[in-house]
Amino acid sequence: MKLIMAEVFNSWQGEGGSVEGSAFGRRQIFVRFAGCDLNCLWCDSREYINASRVFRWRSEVEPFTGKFEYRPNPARLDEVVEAILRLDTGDIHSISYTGGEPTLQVKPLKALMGEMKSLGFDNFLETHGGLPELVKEVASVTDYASVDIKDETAKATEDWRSLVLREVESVRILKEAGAKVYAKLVVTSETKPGNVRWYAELLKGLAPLVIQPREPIEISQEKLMNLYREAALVMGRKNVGLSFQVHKYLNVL
Ligand SMILES: C[S@@+](CC[C@H](N)C(=O)[O-])C[C@H]1O[C@@H](n2cnc3c(N)ncnc32)[C@H](O)[C@@H]1O
Ligand SMILES: Nc1nc2[nH]cc(C(=O)O)c2c(=O)[nH]1
Ligand code: SF4
Ligand SMILES: [Mg+2]
Repeated sequence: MKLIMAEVFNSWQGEGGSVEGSAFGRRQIFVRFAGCDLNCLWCDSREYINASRVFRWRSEVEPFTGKFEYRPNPARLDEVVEAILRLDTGDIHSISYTGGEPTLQVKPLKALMGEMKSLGFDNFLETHGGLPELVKEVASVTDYASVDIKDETAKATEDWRSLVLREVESVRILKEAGAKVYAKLVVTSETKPGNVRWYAELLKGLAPLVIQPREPIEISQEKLMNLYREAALVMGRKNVGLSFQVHKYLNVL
């Protein structure tokens, strides 16, 4: 089975804050898939959006060394498993599947997640959740999931409202399958409080929400706290948190 990969590395999970289902600060092996069907204005993995231009993938030779080995795409499933196992430092909380958008390659993704479970690892899915029919395929092998709710200011797609509804549907599917799931909302100085209220109403009683400022941060602390309050007033004070991309401040992958 073949996959279009971007990279495999070992790091700390830098996002997710302290809400239930978050793996913030946990050691993970990250498996980044190439290719995405959305186009968020601020995407920090932009070089991997167009899978047909990702000719090779890299895997860390040893954690935190910054030394990589490069291989051509498409990758074989067994090559990816081998790259993951080589980075097993014995303290791995879970394997993070990210991208790009991992669910776009749902067949090899499911096979890889199944294989890692059979090897004794937990699976952490990082997804935009815009394709609930694909999320459904991997829900049974997902232990943790971080599902983005794309704010209007991300300009991820033309029909933003229907994207949000599909993302919330993915949250529901993952939760019903027994995964620990939270939603992540990247906000900017242009994010509308009314939109945050809408996301909060959709998520209320379903999953907690972390609010993550777009990097590099341009939103004021006052605006960030106002958006936090909007969400917490709808969802309940225990169900909202902040998340920052801490790995960027630590200068790790
Ligand atoms: C690159 S995405 C890949 C997974 C999936 N496509 C998604 O968007 O959820 C991984 C995470 O990084 C976040 N992210 C990407 N660029 C960012 C930025 N400039 N500032 C803050 N968060 C960002 C995304 O919102 C998402 O939660
Ligand atoms: N350390 C670290 N934490 C992360 N959390 C989510 C990431 C991602 O790009 O999906 C990411 C990443 O790329 N690195
Ligand atoms: S959905 Fe994720 S990978 Fe795709 S453009 Fe947005 S942030 Fe980047
Ligand atoms: Mg990242």
